[in-house]
Amino acid sequence: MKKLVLLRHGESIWNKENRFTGWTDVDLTPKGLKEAQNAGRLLREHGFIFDQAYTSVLKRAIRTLWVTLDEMDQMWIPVHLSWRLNERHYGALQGLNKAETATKYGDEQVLVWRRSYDIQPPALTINDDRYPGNDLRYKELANQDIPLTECLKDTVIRFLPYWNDVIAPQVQSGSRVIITAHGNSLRALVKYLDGIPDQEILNCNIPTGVPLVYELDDHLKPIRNYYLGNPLEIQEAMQAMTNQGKSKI
Ligand SMILES: O=C(O)[C@@H](CO)OP(=O)(O)O
Repeated sequence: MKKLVLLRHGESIWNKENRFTGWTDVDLTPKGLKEAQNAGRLLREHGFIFDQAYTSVLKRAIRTLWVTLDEMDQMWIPVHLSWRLNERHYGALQGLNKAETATKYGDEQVLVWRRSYDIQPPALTINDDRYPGNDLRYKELANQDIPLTECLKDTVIRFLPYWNDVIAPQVQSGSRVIITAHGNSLRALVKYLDGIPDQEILNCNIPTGVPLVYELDDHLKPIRNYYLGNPLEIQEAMQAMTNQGKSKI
């Protein structure tokens, strides 16, 4: 049996301000740092040891990984960064407040933009300051790989090659792996691992800073998965995420 740990970054400044974030490189809040420490503590207390770590090129995920590994005294393990683990690109919604957007366009529309599988939010143009093609960290990317917007399906399509070619072979060969990434890029992986149908992924919300442990068989099919932490607090965090996109709670 193989174990894989997925960890969404701790609370970010834009999580706190309830703004669509996507590829915007915002940092953690003090609460987010605490969540990362807590994740590291839980993993240490449960005896987890990692051989390889994977994260995105966004500082909220990178810093969460650093703090988690620091807490576990495992900062020396190899850390691999890839844009393919980035958050889903939120297009022209990036920077907008989610509740204000719901007041303007309706809760239903915001739910579609946030959680539908294959409907993209409105796109950026390449002249927009938020266009990732002007950011040095993406200079090696082909133009067609630089998103102007993404739905979850697009995120699955760009995440899976990295999973299949890089991470899965490591897990298969016995490496103990932690992936620190984002709400929607992890939903993309969870959808794939658990074979969740397109219509049902809408109900999947991954809370910040809570380790999600997957036990996998030799073919990397999930046997079971579970969060480390207080079940009540995890439920409340999931409900709070759902409420972020509502005009009134
Ligand atoms: O804004 C974002 O990039 C994501 C994650 O924080 O939000 P949501 O949960 O609305 O998809």
